[in-house]
This record gives sequence, C-alpha cells and structure tokens, in this order.
Amino acid sequence: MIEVSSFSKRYGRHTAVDALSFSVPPGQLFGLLGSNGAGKTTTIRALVGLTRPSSGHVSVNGHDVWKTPVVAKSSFGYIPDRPHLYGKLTGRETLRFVAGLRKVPDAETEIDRWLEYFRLSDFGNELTETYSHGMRQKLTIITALLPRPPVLIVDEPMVGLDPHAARQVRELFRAHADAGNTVLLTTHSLPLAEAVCDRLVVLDRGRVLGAGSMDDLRSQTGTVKGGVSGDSLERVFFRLLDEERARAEQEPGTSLRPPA
Ligand SMILES: Nc1ncnc2c1ncn2[C@@H]1O[C@H](COP(=O)(O)OP(=O)(O)OP(=O)(O)O)[C@@H](O)[C@H]1O
Repeated sequence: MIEVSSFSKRYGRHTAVDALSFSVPPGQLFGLLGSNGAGKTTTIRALVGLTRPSSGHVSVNGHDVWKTPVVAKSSFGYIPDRPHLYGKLTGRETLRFVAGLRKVPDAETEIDRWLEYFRLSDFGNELTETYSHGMRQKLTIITALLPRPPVLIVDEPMVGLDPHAARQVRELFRAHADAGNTVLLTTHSLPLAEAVCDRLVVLDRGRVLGAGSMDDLRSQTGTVKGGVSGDSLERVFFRLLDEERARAEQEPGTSLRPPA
C-alpha cells in the first residue's frame, strides 16, 4: 500500500509538486505520468526517503516514510532512474550484499535464477563498473526484486533496456502486482503505461491534470463522449496537456507558443 496525502515540495519560490494525493492498494500497478519537470521524480524521492516533503505525508505499507524510516524502507524495493552500483563489486557480490541486508532465504539459488533470467549468468563474476548501461539497469532491478518486497517503486525503468529485456521487465512488474503487491512506476512510455497500469495520474508542473483508470481518463477528456471510445493513452495525454495549455494561455503574461 502506498499513500500520498497532500504532498507538496517547494524549492525556494518554485513549487515542484503541489498538494498531490493518491493511494495505491495491494494488487495494483499505478503509473505516474507527466512531461519533463512535472514532479514525478520528486514524488518518488519523497516516497523513498530521499526528498523531505515541504508539507503533507507519504507512507509505504502503513509506515510514514519520514517518521518511521527504517521500518518503511524495509518494506519496499526502489529502482531509481539512474542505477547506483558499487563499481568494485561484481554483480554476484552486489546481489549477495543485498540478500544479506534483506535476509533473503535461499539466496544463492535465487541469485542464480535472477542472473539466468536476465542473461547475466556469464557476467556474474565481473565488476559492475564493466557493465553496459542496460546490464546495470537489469542488476538494479534484481536488487529491488530479490527480497520480494510488498511494495515496488520504480522511476523510469525502461531506459537503456533492449526490447527483449523491456518486455521481461513489463511482465515482471505486472506479475508482481498480480501476486498481491503494490507497484508504482513513472514512465514517459505511454504504450507501457497503457499496457500495464491499472490506474494513472497525469502531472504537469506539479499539479494533477487527470487521474483514474484509462476509462476514467477517457471520459474526463471527452474522448468517449466524442465517440472515440478505445482511444489511446497518447491521445488522452495530449488532450490533457492541450487543455492545460489553453487554460495557461488565458493567464496574463503567459505564453506557451514556440519562440518565433
Ligand atoms: N534539488 C532540486 N533543486 C531545485 N529544483 C529542483 C530540484 N529537484 C527538482 N527540482 C525541480 O522540481 C521540478 C520537478 O522535477 P522532477 O525531477 O520531479 O520532474 P520529473 O517529472 O521527474 O521530470 P523528468 O521527466 O524530466 O525526469 C522541476 O522544475 C525541477 O527543476
């Protein structure tokens, strides 16, 4: 379970996220979408204990991440947008380190299984500093999933993955949610979000433009009422942004037209 309640983050006079609320129950895969700078990573960083909320609350598995950080952090796996690995450890040493910290039962068998799954078995004894970006990303995904966390928090998972790995990861996230866990991901891939997410929030400049299931978003944007039932998330997404742009254009001193 993830709960974000009236979460705001301000940097000086700039509001990165403005009173955002949503919750994700067990068994659901929830997508956080939005343009560059919308506030997705800021929200994720608050949820994993890296960015302190200016106001509001964030909790994971029933634990406030900022009041009871240790117990909250023991309940989730986190895949950041840029993998952070110790370059002087091998892939296998990295996984043993995580397995030890998180007390993973039958760790060696699990590690073998995961390395095999991502075609990393031949590289398990190589230093991670020699890994390609995609290999680093795969190892980071394994570190998050190895302890089978009840909550998985993922920031831009597909960057650098080949198409085969991207499909594996998509299936893993879906299966993790279907097994009764909670999954939150941010992505710029609208086809990915449409394919796997049960519910979505679309953010723009820290504010919610739309929220709900695909059907909720279609009706919110009038794509069903307009007779385009079954419309894609891409169309819904751009309609939400266009509406926001039109509203912003009404505000004095605001122009979102391209420079001449
Ligand atoms: N440490 C920081 N100091 C100042 N401003 C920040 C900081 N971190 C983020 N911001 C600002 O907060 C806003 C939201 O940034 P954030 O990284 O959450 O966006 P995002 O939705 O993840 O974007 P992208 O899709 O480009 O990764 C941006 O305007 C950004 O400049």
